[in-house]
Amino acid sequence: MISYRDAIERLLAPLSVLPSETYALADATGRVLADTVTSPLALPSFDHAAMDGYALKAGASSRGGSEHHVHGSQAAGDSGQLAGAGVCEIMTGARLPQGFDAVVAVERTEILQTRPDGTPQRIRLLDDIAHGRNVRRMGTDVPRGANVQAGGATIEPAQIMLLSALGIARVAVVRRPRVAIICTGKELQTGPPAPLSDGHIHNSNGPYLTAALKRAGADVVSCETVDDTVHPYLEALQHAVEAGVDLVISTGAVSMGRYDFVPAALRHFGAQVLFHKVAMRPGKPLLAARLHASPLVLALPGTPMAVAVGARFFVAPVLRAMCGQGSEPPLRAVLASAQHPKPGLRHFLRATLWLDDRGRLQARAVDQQEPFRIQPFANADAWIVLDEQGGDCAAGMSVEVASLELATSLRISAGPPTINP
Ligand SMILES: Nc1nc2c(c(=O)[nH]1)N[C@H]1C(S)=C(S)[C@@H](COP(=O)(O)OP(=O)(O)OC[C@H]3O[C@@H](n4cnc5c(N)ncnc54)[C@H](O)[C@@H]3O)O[C@H]1N2
Ligand code: MOO
Repeated sequence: MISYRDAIERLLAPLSVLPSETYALADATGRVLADTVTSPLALPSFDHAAMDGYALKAGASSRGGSEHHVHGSQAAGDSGQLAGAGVCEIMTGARLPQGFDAVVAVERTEILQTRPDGTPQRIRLLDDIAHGRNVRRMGTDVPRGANVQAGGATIEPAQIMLLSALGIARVAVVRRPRVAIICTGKELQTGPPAPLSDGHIHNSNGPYLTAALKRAGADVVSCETVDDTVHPYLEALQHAVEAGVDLVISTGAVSMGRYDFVPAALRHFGAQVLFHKVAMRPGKPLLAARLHASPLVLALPGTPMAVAVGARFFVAPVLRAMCGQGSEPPLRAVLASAQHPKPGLRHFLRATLWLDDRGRLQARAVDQQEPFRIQPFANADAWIVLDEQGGDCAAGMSVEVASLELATSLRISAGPPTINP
């Protein structure tokens, strides 16, 4: 049995970043930048006023109490002009006339005289005005030619704001990873919605994986359900290969039962098995293989929490590697209740997270951790990850935590869970 770390290393080693494609920025939200973006402009792209007021040249003549003639007016959108004598009325965002170096806010002046059209003609400064006051200098946000976003960054609304300000209308993004899902099990009810037949269950792994993968930015090209025999599974694999997918995820039939045919079927298909069985709980019987033509196959055990662990801790790193993103930075919280994990296994526990009255993130494992239970998963905020060698964990120690789903941030509850007596 392989350790989680070695399994991930083996899984990611042969992966390369997927090719890029060009998109209009407006359609690229949630996509991953293929290359570093360099700024074609300085931001601000010209010195401009931070306040509505008067532009002037700071110095001995700009002391509090000094009086000045107002010549001209400069609004946002006006082209540059040369500084004249006196001061110039200026609006927030307007280009600073060349030769001026400060702006006094209108409320820090007194109007002494107005013109017949009501515009100010002569003003008095209420305070001393220093060089650079209320001026936003060209290039102080982004210098021209600077690397503004690294390849591998996800384009969120904040990146859209930055790239739009830089006038970047099209971006190279990594192609979405293409994924096929195959759910095995003759107990899975197929066909139009109907009451369950005897011994049958609804397929929950397929819809879960589809939703989780789409949320993580993958292109789910198919989700097939097959029974417990080899041929339909091989046919589904063949469809996935023909569709040119990057990753096949199957669920079920990888354990020790009479009908657990997936390991043999993959070998029959010519797949190279990278590992089978990982020292972890839940999800131990997980298998990874590489098909000769290229797609990677992750055969997850069918039990719902084994699927959730497979998606969060195996599929997520694979998708990140395919998109040129490094490993996730580890997050930590204070363990709120002691744990006694089985030595030698990495444990993934569903947990509630909240901030205590000192602002520390607390994590309590939910009471019911059996891998068939879906209800506690749907109520959980996050995973607690306990190391293979960590031994018993006392309440109060620091533990690793991870968001519940792929490519989402930590969810935090309003307070500690209410514990049933
Ligand atoms: N003798 C042993 N038996 C088992 C072992 C073992 O080491 N020795 N390991 C157990 C562990 S751990 C797991 S996990 C399961 C994994 O079994 P399989 O991958 O072969 O999965 P199945 O038997 O096909 O299904 C397990 C369970 O999940 C339900 N299931 C399957 N697919 C779906 C689906 N699409 N939606 C909802 N639920 C699904 C299925 O009905 C079973 O109840 O093996 C243990 N056994
Ligand atoms: O790994 Mo399994 O999900 O414990 O039953």
